[in-house]
Amino acid sequence: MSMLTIIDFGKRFTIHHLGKTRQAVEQINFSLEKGEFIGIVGKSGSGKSTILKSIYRTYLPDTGGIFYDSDRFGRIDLCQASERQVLYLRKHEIGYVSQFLNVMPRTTSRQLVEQALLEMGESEAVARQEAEKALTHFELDPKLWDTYPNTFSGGEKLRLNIAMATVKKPRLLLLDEPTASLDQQSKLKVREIIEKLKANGTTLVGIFHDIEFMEGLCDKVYDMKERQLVHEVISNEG
Ligand SMILES: Nc1ncnc2c1ncn2[C@@H]1O[C@H](COP(=O)(O)OP(=O)(O)OP(=O)(O)O)[C@@H](O)[C@H]1O
Repeated sequence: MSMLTIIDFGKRFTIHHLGKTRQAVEQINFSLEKGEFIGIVGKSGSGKSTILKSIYRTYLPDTGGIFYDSDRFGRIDLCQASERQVLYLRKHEIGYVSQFLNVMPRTTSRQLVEQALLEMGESEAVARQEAEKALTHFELDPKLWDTYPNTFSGGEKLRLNIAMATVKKPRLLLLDEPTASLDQQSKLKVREIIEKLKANGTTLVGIFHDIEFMEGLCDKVYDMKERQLVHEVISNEG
């Protein structure tokens, strides 16, 4: 059975002050097996983030279904899942990394990574040890571990975001331009962790502008055109 199957998914937004609606994406269909990595490319505003945010249920889809094979709930339609189920899945099974850090205020970067592990039921000792490993791996300067991330640079925020999401070893990881503000060395670190997660069975959907970064990493790459996903642009199959 596939890990994620998206069938005829569509999302419209209402622009209240104009009294209009805008179809952001329509008739999206794709499916991923466990451990597969699908990349999505396409021009700005074509609807890539809308797809990812709908899988994560930041947006509630209007049409179609997003079927996820959950460890806890079995096959579940993320369009229909309850808030309680969505919260559980975000804590335990589905990770999301974007360029933006949206976290609890007055919490240090070390506490944020530890918190991600404690939520999953890890002990304090394990959480502390694993958090340090993750922060070290993504080369967040130890001087920043016990400070609040609101003053971090774009790249530092992104590396913390990636550490928080990947330390949980999620079953499904959604990456919304996770390399956007990173230098070459940090990009390689992200690549390394993606390869490790993939080898351990994590299923991934990622948006990238950097086609070079995707090469050899994604199993399929789809191009987003006119609100729909079209032809595969790179494939490692065969
Ligand atoms: N919350 C929202 N309310 C209204 N319109 C939205 C909302 N989110 C996205 N849109 C619109 O939906 C369309 C698709 O946006 P989306 O962010 O998915 O594009 P994208 O391909 O990810 O773009 P980018 O590469 O620039 O991040 C755009 O026209 C955008 O303005």
